[in-house]
Amino acid sequence: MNAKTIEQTPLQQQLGLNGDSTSIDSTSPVLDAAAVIEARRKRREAIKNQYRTQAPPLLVQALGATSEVPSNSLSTTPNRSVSPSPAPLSVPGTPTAMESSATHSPLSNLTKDEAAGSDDMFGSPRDEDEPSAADYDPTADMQDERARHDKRMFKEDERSEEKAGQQVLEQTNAPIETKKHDEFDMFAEEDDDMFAEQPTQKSKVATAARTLDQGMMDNWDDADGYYLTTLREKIDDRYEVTANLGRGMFASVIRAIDTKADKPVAIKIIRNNESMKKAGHKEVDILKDLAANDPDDRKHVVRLLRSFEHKGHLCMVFENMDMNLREVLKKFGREIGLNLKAIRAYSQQLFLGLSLLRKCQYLHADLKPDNILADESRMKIKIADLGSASPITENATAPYLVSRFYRAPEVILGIDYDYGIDMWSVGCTLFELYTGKILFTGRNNNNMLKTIMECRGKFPHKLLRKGSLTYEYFDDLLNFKSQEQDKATGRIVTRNIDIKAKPVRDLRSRLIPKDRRLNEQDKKELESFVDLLDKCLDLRPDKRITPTEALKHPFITKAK
Ligand SMILES: Nc1ncnc2c1ncn2[C@@H]1O[C@H](COP(=O)(O)OP(=O)(O)OP(=O)(O)O)[C@@H](O)[C@H]1O
Repeated sequence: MNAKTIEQTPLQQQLGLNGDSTSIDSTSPVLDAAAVIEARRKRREAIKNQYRTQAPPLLVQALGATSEVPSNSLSTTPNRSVSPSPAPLSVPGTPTAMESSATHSPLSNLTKDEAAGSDDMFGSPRDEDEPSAADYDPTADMQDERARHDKRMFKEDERSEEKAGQQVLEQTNAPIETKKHDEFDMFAEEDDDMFAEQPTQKSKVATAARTLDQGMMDNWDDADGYYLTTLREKIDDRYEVTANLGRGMFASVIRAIDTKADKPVAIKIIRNNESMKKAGHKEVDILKDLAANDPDDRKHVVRLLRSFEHKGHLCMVFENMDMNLREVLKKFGREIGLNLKAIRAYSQQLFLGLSLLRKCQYLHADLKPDNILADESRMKIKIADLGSASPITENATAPYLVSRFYRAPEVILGIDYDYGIDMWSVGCTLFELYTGKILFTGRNNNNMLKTIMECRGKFPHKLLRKGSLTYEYFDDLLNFKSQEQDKATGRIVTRNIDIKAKPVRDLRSRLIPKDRRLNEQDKKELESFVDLLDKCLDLRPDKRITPTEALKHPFITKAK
């Protein structure tokens, strides 16, 4: 980074970030910052080890894995230096500027910093039992869940052939900078699926489909209908491919240089599949409408620049962002989360995004760290992936809507839902960004309700009675029927569980462990954050805080 005076916007000051985005482009300062963070993390880890009990964490025991988290190395970081310098920030209602140091690296200041004496040196002992947010792969998880749901709904209908084809094969033409999904998904649903195919049957179907698909395949698509990009390929005579950013369920995303505008863009290339293309067109329409209602681009929803068709694929050209918030967490807050200043800025931007969605009467229906993108400075975030979004009028019962860990209870229970489902997801996301741990990690909808009640208390009976699916999970007296795996037989059994009125793992204790040393000011701020999350995660959808109310919450407005 150049040793020059750097001007900071109020938000930059508040975050303690410098305004020089070029510092991220040059390799050595990034690595220096990474080395410092890594050294701090190791130091913290060593101190924590001294206080750990001998027994390994429950999750680790359950997985038969070691408690050590692999170190997070920036050396594996894809080169993202093609991104443009971020535009100056202008966030309405930005909290007052805070003391900061322009000499701090932008990256290190997302991390909780024990040197500042404010944030957590020692996680709660209970934290050790909670799955790390950085390691979660929601796409794989959701694919599993949707496949099981489809199976349940449609059994052996015509979709089975298509799905079988989707199970096949790795892409052979290995592109650069591909994000890998973990092969082993520790959070996959394991016990709710009484209709699931046996693995042997599954592999038979897949083998048959592979033979068929390969014969029918166009040479620019893989067997799953993903477009196979090659480096430096020019798409639409305009976009030169520079990197492959990864694959989701509906699309692959590449980075390219727009040779006409001479700037990087991200292009989402929808899979070659009619229903996905249709969903892609719906996403385009929604993004256009949102942009039309936010002409000055102040509401933190990712901008669609244009769309076109290429070799049978719908392509959506987006403004280029740097990485999603799960990746941010992986790099700067693995296991410990991001600092409260970053959380405050991100909260505010998310609420602005939600206020736009609400104004335009859309539900996002898939908010989670993976679908929130940060720019290179990590100061500006945008809500992305409107692929599950829909007008509020299309809110039919859909118990598998929203990625499971971020799914509001009313969705699971079959209660009429509305904008509150996105606020619930934001509540889960903010908890995760602050702690580095996932808030609710149910294996399935039944287990989600259990973990939600352990943290948020019993559901009011009045609410439960509104649910069309309530009696799948509760008996006639509204006692919870927990589905659990019998240790001896391995079979799924249903047990009536007496849920305590008082939560056994409430939000406050998970956010402010007893042994945490905080000064009065920090304690106040953290209390305020707890209060905000409490309101985002109200079990009663109609009582949940709205985006406009959240923007006025003291956690947002009363920064120290
Ligand atoms: N505008 C962008 N700039 C940079 N990266 C992006 C952009 N859009 C998407 N990505 C990257 O691609 C990933 C997948 O994008 P997106 O969620 O829109 O696709 P998807 O197919 O709907 O994924 P999923 O099925 O997992 O929800 C994002 O998490 C992000 O890492």
